[in-house]
Amino acid sequence: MVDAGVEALVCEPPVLEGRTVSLGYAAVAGERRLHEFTEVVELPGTLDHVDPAVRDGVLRLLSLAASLSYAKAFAPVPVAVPGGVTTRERRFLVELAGNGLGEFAYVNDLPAVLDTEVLGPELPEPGPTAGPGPGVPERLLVAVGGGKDSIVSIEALRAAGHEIGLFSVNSYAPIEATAEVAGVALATVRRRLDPHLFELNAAGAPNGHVPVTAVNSLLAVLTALALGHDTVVFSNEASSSFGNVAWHGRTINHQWSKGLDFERLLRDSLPAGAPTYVSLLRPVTELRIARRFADHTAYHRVFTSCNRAFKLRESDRTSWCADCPKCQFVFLCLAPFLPREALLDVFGGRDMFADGSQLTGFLELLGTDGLLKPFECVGEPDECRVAVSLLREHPDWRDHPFLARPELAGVTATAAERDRVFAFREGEHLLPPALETVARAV
Ligand SMILES: CC(=O)N[C@H]1[C@@H](OP(=O)(O)OP(=O)(O)OC[C@H]2O[C@@H](n3ccc(=O)[nH]c3=O)[C@H](O)[C@@H]2O)O[C@H](CO)[C@@H](O)[C@@H]1O[C@H](C)C(=O)N[C@@H](C)C(=O)N[C@@H](CCC(=O)O)C(=O)O
Ligand SMILES: Nc1ncnc2c1ncn2[C@@H]1O[C@H](COP(=O)(O)OP(=O)(O)OP(=O)(O)O)[C@@H](O)[C@H]1O
Repeated sequence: MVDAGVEALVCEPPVLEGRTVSLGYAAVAGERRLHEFTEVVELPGTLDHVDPAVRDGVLRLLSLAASLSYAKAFAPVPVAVPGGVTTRERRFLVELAGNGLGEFAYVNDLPAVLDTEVLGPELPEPGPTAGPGPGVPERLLVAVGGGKDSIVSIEALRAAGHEIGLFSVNSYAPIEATAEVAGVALATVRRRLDPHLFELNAAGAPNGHVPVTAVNSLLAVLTALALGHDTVVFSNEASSSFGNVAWHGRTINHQWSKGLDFERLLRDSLPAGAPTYVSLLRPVTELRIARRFADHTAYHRVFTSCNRAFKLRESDRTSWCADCPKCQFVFLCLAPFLPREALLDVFGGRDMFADGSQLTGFLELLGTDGLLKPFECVGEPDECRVAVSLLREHPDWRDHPFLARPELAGVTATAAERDRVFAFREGEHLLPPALETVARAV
């Protein structure tokens, strides 16, 4: 069993040596260090030329964000930063832990995690934050997840004539293949969690989801600094800001660090001089993204949205499993925009609508009978209902027995509901004008 006596997870100052960042943590009881961890990050370029105030400010945020992987193993515990934190840093971590660990808290029934404390002396603020940035992006670093969303961003930015580079955390086949099809250089950060964490997990430590996009975002900001990009572009969509379930006075959202609140929080926390951080697809829904992605046929054979393709251990990875909420969602949302054969090609010839064991999953996505929206990167029930209504008019799908099932009898969408799902969300984004124009074309 894992020690029950851990009183805090101590976050050490991050150490930068060449291109390597070491993030140190210790689980402590009083003066005793019961467990020590070092997470190691290899950057694709050096930070030697970067203003130390900016570089250190971003490294400190990274070390706070990454601490949650280890803190969760002893939850609920405070995170202690003996060297001190600024008000902004404290707020960053309190918000990130309280919301980004929401699913973990819910699944493990540990509501105290929602109020994780950050201990440590108060440091003076070093200066203003990066805020909205200069507004005219010139060299963009596009984070690639291997799925449809980042591909839509790559192609939209390219069509608008922007200069882009690509970025990934660790190497995955769909990400590398995406970069190859795009014909754009990919800068990769290597991130290695401390293996002792996995030993603790195997021994029964509390485990669950972490706000991984927060860590990926900070790694992208560091990479942009190293390689001279002024803007970091993520492809987080409107739907990611909506949660799964209300619990202990909070909305628990699997995708919290993909949402608009996190985007705002990070921009308000990054030091002035850091690259601008934006999410290009923020004002559009997953269904609108899927409609655009259907046009990018060159990528249809290489992309994978199924999260099982992105496990840390290579031997655990599969491509499309055709048996999870993400596969169900992408199958449903691409179907209205592709010929049947083209969709089945993506899924290795499998027709998920014909597989009766997937029905409950589809009904969860549709929000029927108060079923819980799955803890996965999936869109809103409204989008799924619009997808079903479009399938009822699609020549390749309208006669499919799936649509005739009694459980789907009432599933439809009015013209107004369709318009709402495909509408550009005015004002619900943080894009500078040049990128807002790009997003409108998606
Ligand atoms: C690939 C995946 O979906 N993993 C989730 C899964 O973990 P699993 O054990 O099946 O595999 P691994 O990812 O290889 O993780 C091994 C252990 O390591 C822990 N861990 C991993 C990354 C990290 O930063 N810190 C960690 O402590 C992890 O807990 C495992 O014990 O189930 C886990 C529990 O629910 C999930 O936390 C794993 O999710 C990964 C962190 C992950 O990268 N997931 C993304 C595909 C993902 O879910 N993205 C969200 C964005 C959510 C956000 O707010 O950022 C999305 O697309 O919606
Ligand atoms: N390993 C990674 N490295 C860098 N960025 C990533 C990584 N995984 C995800 N991202 C970023 O986070 C965003 C959200 O991830 P998500 O998995 O939802 O998107 P996706 O892979 O582009 O598309 P899909 O929704 O089809 O999976 C991505 O669009 C990308 O910007």
